[in-house]
Amino acid sequence: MRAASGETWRDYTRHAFVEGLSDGSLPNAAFLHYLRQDYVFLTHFSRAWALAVVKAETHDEMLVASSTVNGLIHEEMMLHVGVCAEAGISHDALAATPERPENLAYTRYVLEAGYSGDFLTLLAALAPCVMGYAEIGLRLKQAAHSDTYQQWIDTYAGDQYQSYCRDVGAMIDSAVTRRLGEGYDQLPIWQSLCKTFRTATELEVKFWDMGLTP
Ligand SMILES: Cc1ncc(C[n+]2csc(CCO)c2C)c(N)n1
Repeated sequence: MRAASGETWRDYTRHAFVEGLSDGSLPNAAFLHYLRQDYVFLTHFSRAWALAVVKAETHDEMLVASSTVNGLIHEEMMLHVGVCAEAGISHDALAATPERPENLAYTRYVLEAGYSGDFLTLLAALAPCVMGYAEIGLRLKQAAHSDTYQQWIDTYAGDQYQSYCRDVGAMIDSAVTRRLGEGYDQLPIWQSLCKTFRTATELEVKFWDMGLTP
């Protein structure tokens, strides 16, 4: 799916916002604005992963999807609450953040994939977010020449997140072969799944663009 998304994947993982996290040149106001929008984003993303629990067919699929819901609500969102609190933004203020249209477009696109589509369509819409941040985190860990955004980088480069991503990847692989068989990439549905993945990747690019304009 990543190979089929072409240049879009690079636009996402090498975005100017990401390079600003890497060299520390990203203004703090842009980072806090991004975190506030991301808190709202994660609220909807938790709902989308909860839909994955509903649409799962095996215990393993349910385990991965429900752990994600748990991790999102108990860890990733709380990380945003903590960083914002240190910057003087209360939890109430964070929750009241007005949602930017780019944010709304992305999350509702993913939720719509979950409401109308099957499990694989939903996973194709969810995958760029999970995998992209793992790739970005790892690259920045090796390349970063500033520690300004070290905590953010460490979260996604850390063993816990990297190993979680491997579990999601293995679950997606087996979900695909379970439903479509070994020759999955010869089927028309595969093109449609790749298109969903690519659109979600484009929406990640727009999310970074939005992050640069507080
Ligand atoms: C815009 C945006 N895209 C991706 C992530 C990363 N992310 C979102 S949900 C999740 C856990 C599993 O799906 C992770 C790592 C983010 N925070 N914000």
